[in-house]
Amino acid sequence: MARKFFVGGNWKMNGNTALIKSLVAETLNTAKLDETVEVVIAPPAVYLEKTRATANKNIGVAAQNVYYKKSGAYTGEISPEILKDVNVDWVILGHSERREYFKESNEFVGEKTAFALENGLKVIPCVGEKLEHREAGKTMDIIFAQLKAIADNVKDWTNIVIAYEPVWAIGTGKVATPQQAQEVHEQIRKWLADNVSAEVAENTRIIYGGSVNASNAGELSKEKDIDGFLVGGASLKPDFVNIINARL
Ligand SMILES: O=C(CO)COP(=O)(O)O
Repeated sequence: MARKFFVGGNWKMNGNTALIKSLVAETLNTAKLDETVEVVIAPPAVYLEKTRATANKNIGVAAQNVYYKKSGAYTGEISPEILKDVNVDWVILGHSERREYFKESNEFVGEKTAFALENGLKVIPCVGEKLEHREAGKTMDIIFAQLKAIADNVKDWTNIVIAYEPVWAIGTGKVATPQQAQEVHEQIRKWLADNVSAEVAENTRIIYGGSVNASNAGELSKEKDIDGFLVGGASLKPDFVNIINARL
C-alpha cells in the first residue's frame, strides 16, 4: 500500500479570524492543491470550529493537544469527545514545545496518544532530539524512548502519523538536510518493524518538521522514508500552498 503524502500546518499560538479568512477561505480553498496529498491544518483551539466550518471538506483540521479523560473537572482541558463534537478529527500530541514548556513526559504523551486513538481521533505524535542529544550521539536513543512510550500504550496504529521534528530545526531556519532526515526516518521505520510489526512499519507515515519551506520541501520529499511534513511558520503564509504542491 502506498503511503499517502501528508502535509500538516501547525499554527501553534498564532493566527486569528482574519487569517482563517485570508489563508483558509481565500487561499487554500481556492488554490489547486495536489490531490495526492492529505492536508491538515491545526489552529489554536478556539479557532477549530471556525476553521472546520471554513475549510473545504478535503482539508482536515487538527487540535494541537487533547486530554486523556472523557469529561469532568479538568479545568482548561479539552477531551476527544469535545473535538469530535465540532468535527475535528485530528490531534497533534507531544510536540517538543509541549514537552519543553509544559513538561509533558514520554509516558504522558504515550497515554494521551492511546486515549485519543481509542476515542476516535487520528493522532500526530511528535518525536525528536535536541541539539545536545545529537552532538552526544544520542539522537536515536531519545527517539526510540519516545516511540516506546507510544508503542507501550497503542494497540492500533492505523490512525497514527509520526512527526519527526528535530528540536534544533524548529523555528530556527536550520532545516535538517534531506540525508539527515532520511537517516532518522529510516531508523524510525526499522524500529517499528522490529518492535511493532512489518505491516505497521510499511504503512505508517513518517513526516518531517523543522524549518520546512517552499524552497526545501521538494528535495526533502524525494527521500524514500519522508512521507510528508509538519510545517510551523511557513504554514501561516500563502507559501503553504507551494509546500503542499512541492512534488508536482
Ligand atoms: O514545530 C514545527 C511544526 O510542528 C516546525 O516549526 P517551523 O516550521 O516553524 O520550524
